[in-house]
Amino acid sequence: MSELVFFCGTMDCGKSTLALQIEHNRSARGLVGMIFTRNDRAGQGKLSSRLGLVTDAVEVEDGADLYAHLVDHLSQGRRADYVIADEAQFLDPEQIDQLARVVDDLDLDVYAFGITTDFRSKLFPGSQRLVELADRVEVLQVEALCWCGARATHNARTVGGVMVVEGAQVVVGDVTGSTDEIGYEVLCRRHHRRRMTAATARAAALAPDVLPVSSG
Ligand SMILES: Nc1ncnc2c1ncn2[C@@H]1O[C@H](COP(=O)(O)OP(=O)(O)O)[C@@H](O)[C@H]1O
Ligand SMILES: Cc1cn([C@H]2C[C@H](O)[C@@H](COP(=O)(O)O)O2)c(=O)[nH]c1=O
Repeated sequence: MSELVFFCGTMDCGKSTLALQIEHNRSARGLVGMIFTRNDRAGQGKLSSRLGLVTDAVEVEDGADLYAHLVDHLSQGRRADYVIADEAQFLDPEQIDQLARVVDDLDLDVYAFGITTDFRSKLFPGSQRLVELADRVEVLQVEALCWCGARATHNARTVGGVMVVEGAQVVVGDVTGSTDEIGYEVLCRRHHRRRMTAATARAAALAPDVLPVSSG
């Protein structure tokens, strides 16, 4: 029985690496995957991991019909034994419905990978639809960590290291950007709620009023 599986987690927890591993293991056994992505940091039509691996993929455009794409592909006599969709949070809810139809009507496994929530800890529409439709939702086992050492569960957007809560939902970026640009940092819920990033925690620790006061 084919499945729609949603592999989710914070940024930088290894989702794209797992997508590439699934692709590698299946292609090593002669299976052929249809790989979709959208807005990967490595550029259009790429699925990349921070471990340095990258593969070509079909860039999903606005309004693209993923079910129709698969039907066209198969009708031309070309193969697709399974489907991978990375950066699935950026897909429209309709495109997630199309992926579910690929599972049900074309009998192909679909593995979707994405972050569930945005920098304001609100669900991305595509991720919401995946949670609603997936046969299985798997939270990745490799924990990204907050600066405090706790498991990171939330994605913060930063400017100059300071967490921001205003802006567009979609801004492509990384967790290792230069400090004066828009970047991201993964945090535990406690520090996301307090808007306390590594930089602001460091600054607070160095502030004179928290230095030890001499008794003399
Ligand atoms: N230099 C490194 N050595 C070992 N592991 C690394 C290194 N750089 C990144 N990683 C691993 O790669 C993970 C990020 O993988 P990636 O697939 O790009 O994440 P995601 O797609 O979830 O954003 C990190 O959590 C870490 O485990
Ligand atoms: C939190 C958040 C993230 N993004 C972007 C930033 C990255 O380009 C991707 C996540 O990629 P990763 O492989 O999981 O690291 O999403 C965004 O556009 N908006 C957000 O709120």
